[in-house]
Amino acid sequence: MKNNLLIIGASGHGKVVADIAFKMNKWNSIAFLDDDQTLYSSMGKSIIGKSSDAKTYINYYDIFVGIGNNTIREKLQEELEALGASIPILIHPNAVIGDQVELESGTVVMAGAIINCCTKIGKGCIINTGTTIDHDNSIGDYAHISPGAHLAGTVKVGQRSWLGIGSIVSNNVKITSGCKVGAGAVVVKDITEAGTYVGVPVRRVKK
Ligand SMILES: CC(=O)SCCNC(=O)CCNC(=O)[C@H](O)C(C)(C)COP(=O)(O)OP(=O)(O)OC[C@H]1O[C@@H](n2cnc3c(N)ncnc32)[C@H](O)[C@@H]1OP(=O)(O)O
Repeated sequence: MKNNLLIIGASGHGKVVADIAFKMNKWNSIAFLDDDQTLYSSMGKSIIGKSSDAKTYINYYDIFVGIGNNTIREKLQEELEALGASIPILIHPNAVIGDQVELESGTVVMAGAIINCCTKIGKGCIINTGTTIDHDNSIGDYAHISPGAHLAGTVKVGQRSWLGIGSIVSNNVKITSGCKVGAGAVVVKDITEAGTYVGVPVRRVKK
């Protein structure tokens, strides 16, 4: 761990990430990188370069990718890992994390989220505001569980899948990689093919 934190992405998601990092009170300073060169600060914190500048900071900063798009977040985090960057896990002080929960680098757990015991969360995941993820879940790398989603026990979510705001997944259901599950959707059976799924219960609307 380094004394300073650099967040790639200074817009909506990056700002929430910065707020959480600030509340964790672990870093002497927090700054951003962002590709919008018209911006100089965000959340009162300086923007000190573009995303491609990250390599010049790896000796002095922990680096966290604060970008909501799962594919872009994966690409940037994999590049940082290849450079040997120190990539933290961010957990809001008002999140509840159960016993024997495993979280990997680059994952953020936001305010009000509850992750129950024996769940594994991969790299670069977003566990967004007020989600509940119950016991024995497995959440793949670079997945995003949007605000207010509820996952029952022993749910499996594949890599890069995005569960929309307020979605619900019944116990023992597996959702394969590369899925989008719409806002308010209810998943009661396994989803075995990638695609976009909406409704109650879900149906596939796009491949
Ligand atoms: C802090 C944050 O902000 S985190 C981000 C939280 N944001 C979310 O959770 C957004 C979730 N996104 C959605 O629900 C989107 O609508 C998606 C991803 C499911 C689909 O988006 P798109 O690929 O653009 O699909 P599109 O809008 O063309 O919709 C396809 C069809 O599904 C329907 N549809 C889309 N979303 C939903 C939904 N949530 N529930 C029911 N039907 C839906 C559309 O009406 C459309 O139907 P039609 O073909 O009969 O007109």
